[in-house]
Amino acid sequence: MLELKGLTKVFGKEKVAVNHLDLSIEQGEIFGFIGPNGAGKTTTLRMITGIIAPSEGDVTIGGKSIRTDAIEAKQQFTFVPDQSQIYDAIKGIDYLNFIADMYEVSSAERKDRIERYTKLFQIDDALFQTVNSYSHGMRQKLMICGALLPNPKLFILDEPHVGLDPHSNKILKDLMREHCANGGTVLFSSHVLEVVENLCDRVAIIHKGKLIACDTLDNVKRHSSATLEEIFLEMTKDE
Ligand SMILES: Nc1ncnc2c1ncn2[C@@H]1O[C@H](COP(=O)(O)OP(=O)(O)OP(=O)(O)O)[C@@H](O)[C@H]1O
Repeated sequence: MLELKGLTKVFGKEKVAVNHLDLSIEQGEIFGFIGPNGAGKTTTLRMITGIIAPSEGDVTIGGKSIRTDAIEAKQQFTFVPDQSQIYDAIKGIDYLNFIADMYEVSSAERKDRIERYTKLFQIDDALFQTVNSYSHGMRQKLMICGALLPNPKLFILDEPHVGLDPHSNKILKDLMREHCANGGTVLFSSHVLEVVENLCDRVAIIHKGKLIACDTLDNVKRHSSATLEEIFLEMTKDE
């Protein structure tokens, strides 16, 4: 579903944020991308989604290159960034309808899905208010609802669990599982190791821009009695 080949980002002359990343994510997987602050997670997700161009390497989504077949590649995923990027003066409902228009979601499907997702995340009552009256968490939930609306083949989220209350986190986890059970694929980054541990089929650990582990959780933990947190801290500690 998603392939990264030699993906590299150098900022300025010498800041290597992401260093020759090779990764393959299969359809139906929930894939967790973990690493300490500054490891390169957001930069990688921004290259995958075509927001910034790689310095080297490529990303293919469903076989389509984000560099050379950008439109076909972008039609296959939606992205929830780590910070709200919704225009403040728009109403919640108008934002969702805009997304549904862009992805050509039929009227019947959009009505059902908007109702279902916004009720689950308890923002249905706020849909006719402008986004500038939303809390941080409400904006994040609106972006998540928008990203689920087109039922994307690949659902990508950057640190989605930060800023969500426990109820909303549970809903999001359930929706991620449901998405994969229905043939979709989920990729998300996180610091919250507990979330990764309970949710993901496979994890990749990135440190200083390099991939230092990529496997099922069982395999990452196979040769150790340590918790994922202890393994993570050991792998990413500074020499
Ligand atoms: N636009 C930029 N210009 C220069 N350096 C950048 C830029 N964006 C990111 N970096 C650097 O690249 C490295 C990776 O940053 P990135 O935001 O990808 O990390 P991250 O793993 O998402 O971190 P966090 O968990 O703290 O959000 C950091 O050292 C950061 O300072």
